[in-house]
Amino acid sequence: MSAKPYGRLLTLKLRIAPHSSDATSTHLHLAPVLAIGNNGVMSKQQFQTEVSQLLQLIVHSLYSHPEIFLRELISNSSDALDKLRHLSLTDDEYKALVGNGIDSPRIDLELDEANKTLTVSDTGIGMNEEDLVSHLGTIARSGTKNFLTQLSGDARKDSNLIGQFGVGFYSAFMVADKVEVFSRKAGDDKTFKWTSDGETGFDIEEVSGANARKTAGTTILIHFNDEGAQYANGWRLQEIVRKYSNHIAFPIFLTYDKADWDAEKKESVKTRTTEQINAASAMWRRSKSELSDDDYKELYKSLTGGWEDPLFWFHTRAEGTLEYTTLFYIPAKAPLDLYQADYKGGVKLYVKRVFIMDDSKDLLPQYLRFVRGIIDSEDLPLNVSREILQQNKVLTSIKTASVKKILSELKTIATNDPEKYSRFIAEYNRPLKEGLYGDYANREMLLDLIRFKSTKVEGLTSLAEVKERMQPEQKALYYITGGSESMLRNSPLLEIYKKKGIEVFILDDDVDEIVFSTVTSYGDTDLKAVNKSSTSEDLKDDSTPEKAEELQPLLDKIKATIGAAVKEVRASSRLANSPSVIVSDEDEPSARMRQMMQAMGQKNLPVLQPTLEINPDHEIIRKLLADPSNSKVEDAAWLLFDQALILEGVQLKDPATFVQRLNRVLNQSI
Ligand SMILES: Nc1ncnc2c1ncn2[C@@H]1O[C@H](COP(=O)(O)OP(=O)(O)OP(=O)(O)O)[C@@H](O)[C@H]1O
Repeated sequence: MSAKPYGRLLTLKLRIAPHSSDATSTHLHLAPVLAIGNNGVMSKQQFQTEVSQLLQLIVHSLYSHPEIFLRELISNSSDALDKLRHLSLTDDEYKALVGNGIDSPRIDLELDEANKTLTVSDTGIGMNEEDLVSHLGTIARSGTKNFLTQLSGDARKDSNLIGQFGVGFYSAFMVADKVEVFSRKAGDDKTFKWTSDGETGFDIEEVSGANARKTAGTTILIHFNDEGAQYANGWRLQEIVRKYSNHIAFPIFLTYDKADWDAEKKESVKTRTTEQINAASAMWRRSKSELSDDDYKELYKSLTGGWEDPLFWFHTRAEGTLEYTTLFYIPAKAPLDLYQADYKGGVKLYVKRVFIMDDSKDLLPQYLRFVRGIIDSEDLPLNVSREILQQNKVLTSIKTASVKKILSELKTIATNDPEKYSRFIAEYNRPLKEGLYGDYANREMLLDLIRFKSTKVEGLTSLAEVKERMQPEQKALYYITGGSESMLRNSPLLEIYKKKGIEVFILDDDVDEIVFSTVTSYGDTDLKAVNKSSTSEDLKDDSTPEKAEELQPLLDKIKATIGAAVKEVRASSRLANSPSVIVSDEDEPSARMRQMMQAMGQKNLPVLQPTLEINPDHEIIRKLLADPSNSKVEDAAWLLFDQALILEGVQLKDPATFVQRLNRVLNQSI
């Protein structure tokens, strides 16, 4: 299969995600002690409008799962630890700071039951004053902004939507009436404090002495509100951490007043205790048999920050020339921002359990950007850089094998569990189609996985099924593109196929024409667009040459009337009920596609010059043949052409003249 030439004309507007993060990883520590003091100038700042909006939503609509605040803060800490670990492995400046400004990687929860406060501390990358303003005062991701505009005010629906996003840091305001963030950026010696009540704005000041952090990292001090008071409880916190953050790769310690039964005193005594409360295991490195569905679901939730279960997952351990583990999840719902340029999702790369980066572009092809999960390799160097990764043979092999694995697992599900597969297709059919455009190696597999509307079935069908249903004399598989479903279903181009009982795929997705113009066969069967001029060759019968000859003088007249607006006027073998239709050449975009390309700002498009086909059996044409007087042919020629353009979804250049002509002909016939 080869790409057809007009692919070159198209700037494919399928989104290309950029790559989110700076790379990431971790380093070493102990929780800082805090007391409040102020030695700097306090600056008062307003939240960006979107932040205020998000806060409103969080506080007023998200009561169903307030406990997730802890998962969100722990996940931010884990990211911050990942980032610092990566820098301290790859950057000499940071390497030198280990033990001297950078502490061992850990997350500490410290509970003060009496004062109803909780601190969440990490020894991660930390934030300076500027970072605090931009990270905790604005929302940079346009996906989140876009999401906010979709909010309906229906609390239930909105909280489902936001569940796909993860509410992040701001979720702390579900349970707090005041949040203080103390942070020191790795490599800096200043600690800044960010304070907010989650209403309109925040204060920032530099702090020193007992308030300053001894090492890099961030401490978040939560003052629980009435709603949050239930979390000022050591057991409850342990329960939440085990539920959501058990498999975070770093140890999480809880310091609290542990109640133990004192047998001697015959009473319960409280002792200030610090203990590790998560497994901190890289769960994906354990064998499948040791893991329950709940383990997989829990890891998924902590990876993605949502609370919906995944649709399914594939866990593989490869041994042999290359050793690696992959754990891929398919989210139940396609993220709302999947088609946004700043979509942040994808797969995380680990090397020997150490986080390296989360850059889906280098780990999986773009069209699989909805896949979440982990690739953990034994063979890559720990200090591998993004640039090296792009050309790294080990990673290329892992990537190739992973794509094959994901696609073949999907195929198994399609065969064994069609109901589940249809839920997958409802969300991800379109990204799979994007794959046809770039992933030539897996094209046949993708063609098997994609589902299509067709003229013969309700719902969706597969290429294999349509191939099964081919008519004995049918020469190829056919599809129609370039408009809405109802427009395509009623297109004159389908008339002959309906008459002959040939099934045609209805491709009404806006990417379809671009993508399928590059796909010319499925297995050993040709795949053809019905609006291409050559396709009608398949439909010709014995009477076609005769009819064409009879029609020729009329065709010449029509061509002479319309002139350069059409490339050619010829007898059609694809029409049954309509008098005319326009088609384009193999290497040209259809008239409607051309209009879309123009709307996208595509420059230097060749002039539209379709071929006009005339139905020799249509009554209008028979009458014109019987009385080919010039005055009638002129109006008829234009009306035949204009109506064909309209049915193709093309806007007429000169609708006023079209209407005048129509009225003239109407007038003559009344
Ligand atoms: N503990 C932390 N250490 C360092 N930076 C942090 C910490 N917590 C938050 N940040 C910074 O603040 C930013 C905003 O955090 P927030 O939780 O709102 O969103 P996010 O983590 O980027 O996205 P999401 O939660 O939707 O996945 C983070 O991207 C990070 O740069």
